[in-house]
Amino acid sequence: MPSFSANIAFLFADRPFLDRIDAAKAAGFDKVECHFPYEFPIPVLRERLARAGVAMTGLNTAPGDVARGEWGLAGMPGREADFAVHWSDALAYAQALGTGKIHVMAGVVAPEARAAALDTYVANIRRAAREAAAAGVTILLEPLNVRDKPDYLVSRSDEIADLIARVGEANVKLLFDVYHVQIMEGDLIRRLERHRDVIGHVQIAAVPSRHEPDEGEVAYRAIFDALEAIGYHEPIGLEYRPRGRTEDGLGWMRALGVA
Ligand SMILES: O=C(O)[C@@H](O)C(=O)CO
Ligand SMILES: [Mg+2]
Repeated sequence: MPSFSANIAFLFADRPFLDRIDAAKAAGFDKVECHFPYEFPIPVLRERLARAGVAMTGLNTAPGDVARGEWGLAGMPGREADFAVHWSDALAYAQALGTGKIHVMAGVVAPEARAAALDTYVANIRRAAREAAAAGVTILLEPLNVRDKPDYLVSRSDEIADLIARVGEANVKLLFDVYHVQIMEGDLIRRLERHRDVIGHVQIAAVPSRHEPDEGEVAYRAIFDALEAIGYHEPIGLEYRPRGRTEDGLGWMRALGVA
């Protein structure tokens, strides 16, 4: 039976961020993941998680200046110093909160600048991975679909797998977000099988709506079976935008036989 972590960037989003931790627990989740926790001091987060009895299993490096179109800095030539600050913040939060996985955000880059950006990305990830290893943390690299994030540096799982080989550090893994992979590449079950050794986390949502995973073009019951078959037993991240109140939409779990 698969287990799940509630991504509180999207789930329970009708209430303040810290209250989403309690809401997740009340709905039956003892693991949450998030995108950007940085507006909250570490002691506040630690206290809220401990009080709720919830573990924070994953977080992202900061996005940078979102208003200017930034979405991560790891693959931005010339921004190495800013990335280093984002990275050390992420690692500090992860270590203090007991979070084992950090998604390192690549960045939005014009097509003609991609080759240089990928060199920067690989160098930044390699450096970060060595520090992460000493802290027992896994780095996740996630391809984002170009419909939602045009010009994101990495948009395909196959390319991420090649980049992971290029980085050459064992604690750098693929974040296989089924929503993005279906939009960009499809052939989901074969791709899960092919990338099984480098998959470090999985997230799900319906395609194309990004709502609860009980509608649209992906047969999630078959995806759960495929994950079981490849030996993926970590919590699956619920990173969907609920159709209404999160609690009212959780019936998909029973319908798909995972509750
Ligand atoms: O799929 C996503 O968008 C997220 O997993 C994320 O980390 C931010 O882009
Ligand atoms: Mg995702």
